[in-house]
Amino acid sequence: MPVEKNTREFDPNIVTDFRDRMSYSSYLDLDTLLRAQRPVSTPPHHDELLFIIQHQTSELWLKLMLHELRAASAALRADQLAPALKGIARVKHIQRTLTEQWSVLATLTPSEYAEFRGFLGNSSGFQSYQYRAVEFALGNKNRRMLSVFESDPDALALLTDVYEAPSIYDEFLRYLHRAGYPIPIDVVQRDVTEAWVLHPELVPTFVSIYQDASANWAAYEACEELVDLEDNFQLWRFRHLKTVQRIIGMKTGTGGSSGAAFLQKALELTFFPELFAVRTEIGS
Ligand code: HEM
Ligand SMILES: N[C@@H](CC(=O)c1ccccc1NC=O)C(=O)O
Repeated sequence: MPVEKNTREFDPNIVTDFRDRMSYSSYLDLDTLLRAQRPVSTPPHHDELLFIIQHQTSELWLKLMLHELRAASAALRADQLAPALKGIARVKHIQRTLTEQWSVLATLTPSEYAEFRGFLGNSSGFQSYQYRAVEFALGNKNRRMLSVFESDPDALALLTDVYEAPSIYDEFLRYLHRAGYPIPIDVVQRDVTEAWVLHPELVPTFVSIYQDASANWAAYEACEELVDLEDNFQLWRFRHLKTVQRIIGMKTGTGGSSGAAFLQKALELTFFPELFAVRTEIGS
């Protein structure tokens, strides 16, 4: 094929007959995936597809985040810190993608959203069971959140599993305990369904790790990875809040909350408070 036609040669061995072969779309079940965008607005509003795809892609990434967090927790439980850190590194990249993705939705103007918001009824991201599962997996347990899923047994089952399991922070603290670090026994044996709250007696343990990083490199590196994870999570929350403010202002939410004010309060939540408290104690 002459190059001046600006056309690529079709290599002779390129496979074209997929009657008895696995193809791209059959492997990925694209028919199911691409049939799953079903706008509800009538007449159909152009921008509803953006809204749906933004959420669906977020849910896919949340699914992978959960998968990786589960594996990272299992690795910690087996004293395998390196694979756990590799998993956390992947989660951090997913978080960056999710946070970056807000800029696409921010192109939705208040007037465009107002044209189909009424069709959303009481549905809300508040009812994202995968998002809640990620929060639980990171240690922000809250039994009240389970009530939202009473009419969805599969979601409730998934979320209850994560609710009853130790968080990644529980697993990390247990790992440190086994590695000989001073971790109080009541921390190791705590009721893991309770939300984690600051345990001041853990701060000196982290101070000693940070003050002699080279002697405690594995623990030190893991602490910093967890700090990144929390930092990234907060950046996502912040971008959500800012997107919500520019699109619906101070309107109450479809899920029944006060809206932006409710989301603002989430910015005060923390997963690993001791890893931030340690900052105050380092140096002079
Ligand atoms: C036009 C865009 C959006 C608006 C106006 C919006 C608005 C809101 C509001 C007002 C809430 C509070 C709950 C309520 O009463 O409804 C909320 C919660 C939530 N939204 Fe959105 N949202 C938007 C996009 C998204 C997207 C793209 C996601 C991605 C999955 C998302 C995920 C969530 C989650 C997980 C919560 C619960 C947060 C928490 O419990 O702290 N939202 N949203
Ligand atoms: N809570 C939003 C509605 C909303 O954003 C939403 C609706 C259905 C499914 C996901 C959503 N995303 C985040 O809350 C609102 O009050 O406008």
